[in-house]
Amino acid sequence: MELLHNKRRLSSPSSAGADLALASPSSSSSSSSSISTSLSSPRSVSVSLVNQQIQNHNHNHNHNYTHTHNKIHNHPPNPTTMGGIAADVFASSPPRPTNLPTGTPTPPPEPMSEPYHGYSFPHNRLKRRLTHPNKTPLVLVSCGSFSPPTSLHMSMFSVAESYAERTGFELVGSYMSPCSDTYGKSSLVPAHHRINMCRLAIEQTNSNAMIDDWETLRRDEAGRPVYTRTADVLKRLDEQLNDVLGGIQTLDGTFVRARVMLLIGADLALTMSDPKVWAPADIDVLLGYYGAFIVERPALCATQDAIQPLKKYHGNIMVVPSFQNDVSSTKARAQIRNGEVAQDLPRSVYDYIKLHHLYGSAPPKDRHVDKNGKPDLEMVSPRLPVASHR
Ligand SMILES: Nc1ncnc2c1ncn2[C@@H]1O[C@H](COP(=O)(O)OP(=O)(O)OP(=O)(O)O)[C@@H](O)[C@H]1O
Ligand SMILES: NC(=O)c1ccc[n+]([C@@H]2O[C@H](COP(=O)(O)O)[C@@H](O)[C@H]2O)c1
Repeated sequence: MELLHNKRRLSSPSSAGADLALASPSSSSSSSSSISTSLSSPRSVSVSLVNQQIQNHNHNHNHNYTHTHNKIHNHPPNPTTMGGIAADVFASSPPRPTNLPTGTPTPPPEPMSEPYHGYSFPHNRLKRRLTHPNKTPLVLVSCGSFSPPTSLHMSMFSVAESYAERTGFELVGSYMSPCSDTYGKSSLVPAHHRINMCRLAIEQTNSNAMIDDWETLRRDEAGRPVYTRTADVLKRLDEQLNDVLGGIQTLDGTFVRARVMLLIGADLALTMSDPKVWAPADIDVLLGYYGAFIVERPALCATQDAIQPLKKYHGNIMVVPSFQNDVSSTKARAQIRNGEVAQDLPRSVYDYIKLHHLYGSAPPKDRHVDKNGKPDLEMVSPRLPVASHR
């Protein structure tokens, strides 16, 4: 497995030099006047240069690696590759980091006792066909507590989308993946409430995001809910989108794999260099293999502090500027507890909270240790240092 995985990495195209890009969210999609920066060096690169590099790269590789729909369906996924991901999977994707990560990826999650009654992978708002030539289909995945979902959770998708329009990507799908109730964050209300609130937030903000409730439904053999690490969430989504559904059709009728990337705030990125919160092998999968759109969150952390420790993955990281805001679920919960109107929530979410009397009292402290009294990354929840970044 390790050898094969290395082979896949080695066969990935090497970096064409796209540095970590930083552009203004206020610019329209056609604007290329924004400044982008490389975190690995003080020099600046323009967005248009980065885009050009990405496009050239795509152009050079698209013909070699696309495949027909029939091919995808006539051949089962190659069982010798990680999670069904083929060796040339990212051949038409933006450049890979120059310094390839060395960690061993974790295997995909154990199959859950499927099928869950009523569960099916959501793809109703997935754009199955690209509308622009020479673009790489992009699917953004936001994993979070969403307890409750705020207006900023929703605008993360829109700022990332306008950012992506100025790159070699075309956004074809956005997912919210609420974490399981077993994530040891005491502020979590039961998953069905969080999912209902996400649904309302999507409706209210006319978002195209889809909710994948798979994380909240996963159970072990004894039927107990289990925590799913984010790397496993992305691997499964990748498999569903590209192996089960067959990828995304390009303008010339061929099918290519969608590039799956994580959508997170800078505060969460800041925790990624902490091995007590994230297994380094998972970070290799998340940032070395998939990549991330990291939305600035200046009220909680300096972007540089979050990104600098992750610089070996810089070719796979897009820093999306955001506006100054102090919006957080924590603040909304405190406002509700104090009987104030939580302005940063979509109105329908606020009404839902009131109707169901959620967040009325202060939650107990977050669980920091497992039942044996020791912190454990592999078990139900990797909460400990995540809570401490506030
Ligand atoms: N205002 C914001 N700006 C940028 N990213 C955000 C913002 N709010 C949430 N996020 C990001 O959304 C993802 C899910 O966040 P989460 O559901 O934990 O919300 P939160 O506001 O950080 O929650 P809490 O306050 O309960 O810790 C994380 O990657 C987080 O960084
Ligand atoms: N090791 C991991 O996979 C890991 C660690 C910390 C957070 N997360 C995920 O990040 C998301 C956001 O977490 P917070 O709500 O703590 O900001 C959640 O979906 C959580 O599952 C994953």
